[in-house]
Order: sequence, then C-alpha cells, then structure tokens
Amino acid sequence: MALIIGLTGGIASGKSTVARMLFELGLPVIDADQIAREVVEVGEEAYLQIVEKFGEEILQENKTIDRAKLGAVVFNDEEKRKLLNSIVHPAVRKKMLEQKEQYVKKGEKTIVLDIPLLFESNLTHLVDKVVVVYVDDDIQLERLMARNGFSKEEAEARIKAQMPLKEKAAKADAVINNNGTIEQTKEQLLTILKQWDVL
Ligand SMILES: CC(C)(COP(=O)(O)OP(=O)(O)OC[C@H]1O[C@@H](n2cnc3c(N)ncnc32)[C@H](O)[C@@H]1O)[C@@H](O)C(=O)NCCC(=O)NCCS
Ligand SMILES: Nc1ncnc2c1ncn2[C@@H]1O[C@H](COP(=O)(O)OP(=O)(O)OP(=O)(O)O)[C@@H](O)[C@H]1O
Repeated sequence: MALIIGLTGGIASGKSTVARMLFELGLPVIDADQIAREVVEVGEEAYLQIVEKFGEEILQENKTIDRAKLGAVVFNDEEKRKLLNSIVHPAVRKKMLEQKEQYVKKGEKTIVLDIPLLFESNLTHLVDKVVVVYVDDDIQLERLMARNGFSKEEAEARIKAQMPLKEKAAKADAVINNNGTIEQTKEQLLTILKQWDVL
C-alpha cells in the first residue's frame, strides 16, 4: 500500500516551495493547481462550461481564459466562485486520481497530492496523512502581494476565500512553519518525512 500524503496550506503559504523540495527528494508530486490549468485549456469541457456561464468577456484575444479577469470576478463574489468550483473541481479530482493510480501501478511507495483546497473541498479521505504549510497572517499577506503584485485589498479577498490557515494547521497530522528561511522549512520537512518512514 502506498502512503498518500496530502500537502496543503493557504494561498502563498509555501506549498509549491515545499512541493519542489519533495520533488527534488524524488517523490512523485501531483499538483492540483497545475491540473486546474490543464482542464480549462481551450476546447476542454470545463472551458466550454466556463465560457457559457461567465461569458466571452473573461477570454483573452487568443481565446484562452483571462485568469486575472476571472480571478477578479470569483474572489469578490462567493456565488460565482462556487459556480466556477462546481465546473472545475470534478475534472481536477478525476485527473488527480488517474495520475495517482498510475504512480501506484508503477510501484511508488509514497505519493504527494498538492491540493490547496484539501479541507475546503472535503478531500481528506483521499489521503493518509496531511501536512499543512503554515505562515502567520502578516507574512502571508506580504508574500502574496509581493509575488502576484496584488494590492492589499486584492490579496485579502483571496485569503478570505479560504479556510483560515490556523484552522487548517489544527486539523493537520504535521505542520511546517514557513515563517522562517527556506532552509528551516526544509529541515522541518525532513524531520516529518523521517518520522513517517518516508526517508
Ligand atoms: C480563479 C483562477 C482563474 C485564478 O487564477 P490564478 O492564475 O490567478 O491563480 P492560481 O490558479 O495559480 O491559484 C493560486 C491560488 O489561489 C487559491 N485558489 C484558487 N482557486 C481558488 C478557489 N476557487 N477558492 C479558494 N482559493 C482558490 C489557491 O490557493 C491557489 O493555490 C483560478 O485560480 C481557478 O480557476 N480557480 C478555480 C479552480 C481551483 O479551485 N483551483 C485551486 C485548486 S484545484
Ligand atoms: N521561507 C520563505 N522565505 C521567503 N519567501 C518564501 C518562503 N517560502 C516561500 N516564499 C515565497 O513566498 C511566495 C509564496 O510561496 P509559494 O508560491 O510556494 O506558495 P503557495 O502556497 O504554493 O501559493 P499558492 O497557493 O498561491 O499556489 C513565493 O513568492 C515564494 O518564493
């Protein structure tokens, strides 16, 4: 039986940073954000539904989805966010599980599912252990504004669309505190993996 690790956290808390470390350690990582991009490529079923429900105004000239525009809509309107989630999430879940099965068939002993909305979407049953990448509120806001060039309001709207990070940390099997340096984060990750006999 493979060990399935769910990697989650808040927006800009450092999930991708930790996912990269896991990948560099040789573990297969399945990235829900990446899959969420693939399932809305031009012509895909989810793409067609998004255009039908949100209108052509959320498209760029080359017909691909304008993610900044769609983000501005859904992170300021809960109903619209739920609508987008209901279109995108089933397709993401299906593809994630297919990829996981392929890794299981290949004989991988540990598989990581990087899922930002693991708790919000009630997907914890898909994993054996949950690691939450945690940062304090002020650092999260700062890093999100810096990385995406968002105003404080834009960044706060995105943070508010998720379960508070402290609540996620309380539900985790292990928490990585990513307030410090990348090196400190790596050390915490290695300790957890050793505890779980992954390394
Ligand atoms: C709204 C969209 C177009 C904005 O795209 P953008 O390129 O700006 O952001 P990106 O996809 O890289 O997401 C960045 C982060 O935002 C957060 N986030 C994304 N979607 C959501 C959501 N529906 N609810 C809460 N947080 C979200 C996650 O922490 C994610 O890691 C895009 O996020 C999207 O299609 N979201 C719906 C699908 C989804 O839930 N994806 C996340 C996990 S499957
Ligand atoms: N320990 C750290 N020290 C300084 N900067 C960091 C640290 N960890 C991550 N960052 C930076 O913070 C930002 C957010 O990190 P990252 O992209 O890994 O978060 P994420 O949780 O994957 O975000 P999202 O939910 O949006 O996908 C990035 O710009 C990253 O380079």
